[in-house]
Amino acid sequence: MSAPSDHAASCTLSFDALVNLLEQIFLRHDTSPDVARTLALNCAAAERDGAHSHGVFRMPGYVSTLNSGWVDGQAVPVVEDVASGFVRVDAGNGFAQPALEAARPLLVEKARSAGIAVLAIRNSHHFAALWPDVEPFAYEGLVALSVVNSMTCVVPHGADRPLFGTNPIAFAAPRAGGEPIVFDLATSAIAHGDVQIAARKGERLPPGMGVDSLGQPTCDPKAILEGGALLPFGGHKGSALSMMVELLAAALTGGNFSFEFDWHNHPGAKTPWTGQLLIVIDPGKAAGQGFAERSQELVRQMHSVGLRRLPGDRRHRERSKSNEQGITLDEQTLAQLRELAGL
Ligand SMILES: NC(=O)C1=CN([C@@H]2O[C@H](COP(=O)(O)OP(=O)(O)OC[C@H]3O[C@@H](n4cnc5c(N)ncnc54)[C@H](OP(=O)(O)O)[C@@H]3O)[C@@H](O)[C@H]2O)C=CC1
Ligand SMILES: O=C(O)C1=NCCCC1
Repeated sequence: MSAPSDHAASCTLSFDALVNLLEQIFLRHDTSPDVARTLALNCAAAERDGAHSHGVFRMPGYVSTLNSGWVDGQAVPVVEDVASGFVRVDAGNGFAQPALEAARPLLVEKARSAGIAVLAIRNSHHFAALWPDVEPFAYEGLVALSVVNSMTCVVPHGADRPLFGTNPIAFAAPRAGGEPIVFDLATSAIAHGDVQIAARKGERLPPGMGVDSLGQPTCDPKAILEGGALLPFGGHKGSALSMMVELLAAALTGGNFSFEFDWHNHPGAKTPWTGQLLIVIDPGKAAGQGFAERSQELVRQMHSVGLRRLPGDRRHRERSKSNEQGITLDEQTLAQLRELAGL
């Protein structure tokens, strides 16, 4: 499925209507009601916020990976209260978001009582944007940081073959008098989803995103997808962050490293079967009484030196627009979604 284009005939639907449609798709493809609701809300939120690489474009992938049996849509996450500041979840080969939802109340309770709490999710599939996982904590006055590792497709800086995943990092912090400060970025130069979208649209990529099957730099997304690989963002710096994500999301959680499973031959979409780590901090427990005001002061100073766009500003603009005018989808995309829902 493609991101809405300016040229194709389009239609709009409300957030709730999109959630209901996506929920029907998940229910039709062997997920439990809780899992269907959680994933539908997540995917619709990405589409609403213009995060197209992880919005409805992903639905055929969710369906094929469920149909193939690679991921268990009925999995019931097992939450373990392991220490005063530590929660562990075995996602049981299910998606990561229901595992986070199952652990969320305990995680927040621990973060509020101990000042900091860590959530380690293993045996999970994260196929989505990461900001929906952290943003809600900031709305509750908490600071949250999360990392997820994915499947091997990124060449570490200085190496000649792929090893890391696109390994995103997302951060959220409360801000007085404004939306929370949230960023969410792949540690690769470009997300794998955006390479797929560019390939479908027949677009070239900017230089520095990836290499072809011979390890030569290429701007052709198909050459990256067909035997090539991505590069980390920022050379050795993004590479070091990606390495950190492997350690935190896999080694620390008990999940797989990105390279520890072979996704090439399985019949569904490439969902990762890896791990996720979240760190949640109650800033009220630190010296930071007034943390949200300090966040706002930082933003004010950034604006005063000429900054026009904060991370998250574009998403919030898209969100407001979608809330006012509805979510725009190509008619073809809507027809595909309805077909997946059996309508
Ligand atoms: N589940 C998984 O395994 C994976 C998921 N992903 C997801 O892919 C998505 C896309 O990642 P990626 O392509 O790296 O994201 P982008 O490069 O588009 O954006 C990264 C961050 O930078 C902000 N930003 C972008 N441009 C600017 C600018 N000019 N000035 C200020 N801030 C800016 C964005 O805010 P804004 O959103 O407002 O534009 C966002 O918070 C993420 O949601 C990520 O979680 C990626 C890899 C793996
Ligand atoms: O866009 C990406 O990169 C990924 N998204 C979800 C699954 C793993 C990689």
